[in-house]
This record gives sequence, C-alpha cells and structure tokens, in this order.
Amino acid sequence: MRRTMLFLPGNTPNMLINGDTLGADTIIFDLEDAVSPDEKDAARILVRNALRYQSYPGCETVVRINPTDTAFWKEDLRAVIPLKPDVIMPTKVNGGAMIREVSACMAEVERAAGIEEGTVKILPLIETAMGVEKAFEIATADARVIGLFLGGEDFTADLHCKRTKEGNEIFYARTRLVCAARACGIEAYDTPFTDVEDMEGLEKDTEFAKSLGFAGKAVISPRHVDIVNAVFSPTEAEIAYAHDVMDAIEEGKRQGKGVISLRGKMIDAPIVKRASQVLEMEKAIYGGAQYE
Ligand SMILES: CC(=O)SCCNC(=O)CCNC(=O)[C@H](O)C(C)(C)COP(=O)(O)OP(=O)(O)OC[C@H]1O[C@@H](n2cnc3c(N)ncnc32)[C@H](O)[C@@H]1OP(=O)(O)O
Ligand SMILES: O=C([O-])CC(=O)C(=O)O
Ligand SMILES: [Mg+2]
Repeated sequence: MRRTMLFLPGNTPNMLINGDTLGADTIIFDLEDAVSPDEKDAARILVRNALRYQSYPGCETVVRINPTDTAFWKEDLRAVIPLKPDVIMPTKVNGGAMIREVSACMAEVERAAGIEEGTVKILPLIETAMGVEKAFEIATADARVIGLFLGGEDFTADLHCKRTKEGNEIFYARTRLVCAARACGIEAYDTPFTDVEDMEGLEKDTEFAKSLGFAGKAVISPRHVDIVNAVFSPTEAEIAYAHDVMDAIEEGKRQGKGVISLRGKMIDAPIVKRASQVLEMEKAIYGGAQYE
C-alpha cells in the first residue's frame, strides 16, 4: 500500500529524522533535484546515516538517485544499497535499457555487500516525453520494477508547456502510465501537487488521480499527507457496500446463480473483484475487517 509517498530532501537532517512519524506510507529520501550539485556528497552521507541509525517502522523507504547521465548515480547506489532501502527510484528514465543498467549496478553492489541479488526493488520515475512513450517497455524491463511513478514537473518542461493546476497537459501521461502499469500487474503513482498552501486544490487533484486508476500520490509536504491518505482509502460506505456485495454473492452461490441483484443493481464478477480490492485495502489499513 503506497497511498502517500513523502519526499524528504536528502540534505535536510531535521526532515530525515522524523520522516516515519508524518503518516506517509512511503518516504522518499531525495538525492536528486531537491539537492544542489555542491550538496550531493553531504546528502548521500546523511541519507546513508539515516538508513543505518534510524528505524522507520511501518514506512517503506525509497531513495531517489541521480540520473544515469550524471557523475552521481553509481556513487548514490554504492552508498545506500548496503543499508537495504526497500526501493531505488531512478530518475529521468527514458527506456528499458536504463532500468537494466541501474539494476546491473544494484546487483554488483548487492553481491559485494552480501545481500541477496534482487532484494532492493526499483520504482522508475518517468518524467520525459520519451519515458512516457516507453512506459510499457520500462515496466517490463526488469523483475525489480514494482510500479511506475510520474514526474509532472520535468515532463512538462520536456514538453515545453506550462504546468497548470487543472493538469490537462499531463492527462495523456497519467492515463498512459496507469494503463502500462496495470497491463503488467503493477501500480502507477501520481506526481506531487506542488502548492503547499492549497488544500482544496490538492484534494481535487488527488480525487482526479484516483479516478484515473492511480494507487497513490507523491507529496512534498507533511501537511498534504492526511488528505492524500484519505482520498486513497476506501470510505466507510464503500467498505460496508463491499461486505454487502460479498454476502450477496455468497447467497447467490447458495442459490446456484452467477449474477444476482443487490438493492436493484446487478452484481457480477467485475463488481466482486472491485469489492475484494476494497476489502484488501480495509485489511491493509485497519489490520482486519473494520465493519462487518
Ligand atoms: C519536482 C520534484 O522534484 S518534487 C521532489 C523534490 N522536492 C522535495 O523533496 C521538496 C520537499 N519539500 C520541501 O522541501 C518543503 O516542504 C517546501 C520547500 C516545499 C516548503 O517548505 P516550508 O515552507 O518550510 O514548509 P512548511 O512551512 O510547511 O514546513 C513546516 C514544517 O514541516 C517540515 N517539512 C516541510 N516539508 C517536509 C518534508 N517534505 N518532509 C518532512 N518534513 C517537512 C519543515 O521542516 C517544518 O518543520 P519545523 O516546523 O519542525 O521546522
Ligand atoms: O517525482 C516527482 O513527481 C517530482 C519530479 O521529479 C518531477 O515532477 O519532475
Ligand atoms: Mg523531476
């Protein structure tokens, strides 16, 4: 479950220290664009120490590394892989070859550190026009890939267009990523909403991302976590309905029927599939059935 993925700039010790207490399902230690080139070495050491000395219970840890056309990315991997973050996020990913290059370097570092090869996963950040066009190739490039992640700021810079709150300019990229990810049985995660003060805009943007099929969204501020978590969690009514669907389908089975009706609406296999997804989320969030 990755409803919220909070970015923590790698060169800000006070943000790294309490990352897990801010309510996000995932925290992303950033070594890339939130860190200026002359701070890269310091950030790498800080993130390494955070992974070594801090524990982040209940929080998935991701490290966002620098692009493969920079002098930094291999050093990033050598510094953090031995500390076993859950996931590495390669940046400006523009095709499957780049993922394989990163994965091969990760394997080298894993072997040298005595870690089983393939332990650390990959969540590619897709933020170029080429990356969006190659989304499916990227998703299938390596067994480590666990999802696709959209970066709307760099993507719109690459398109030579303005990034707006309405987001028409990223609509194609959003739907393309969701479809490519789901075609491979993995999830897509949406770009952050960057206006820290606009909570109404954040909620609207998050609702929209969810309606397109995204499983979660990045956030840049702890103040955004609760809203994004709430949007990506099933409501009490959705959970109650999912239980009713399961009860109704059981009753239908007893009566030897594949299709039945619940409060005047047809219940068949896809409705049951969606209901079971809601119940899985209920279990993941509440540790069991919340409403029976
Ligand atoms: C396009 C991209 O690449 S996005 C990914 C890269 N960008 C990032 O990682 C940016 C992360 N976010 C930030 O740096 C900041 O939230 C900013 C610059 C956007 C806004 O900063 P501020 O104006 O200081 O935010 P705000 O006033 O809300 O901060 C309040 C508190 O939350 C903390 N905080 C703010 N953002 C974060 C964060 N991402 N993670 C953890 N703590 C944070 C601040 O340290 C501050 O703590 P304090 O009260 O103990 O001093
Ligand atoms: O990870 C993100 O969504 C932020 C990012 O790099 C971008 O938008 O370019
Ligand atoms: Mg970017």
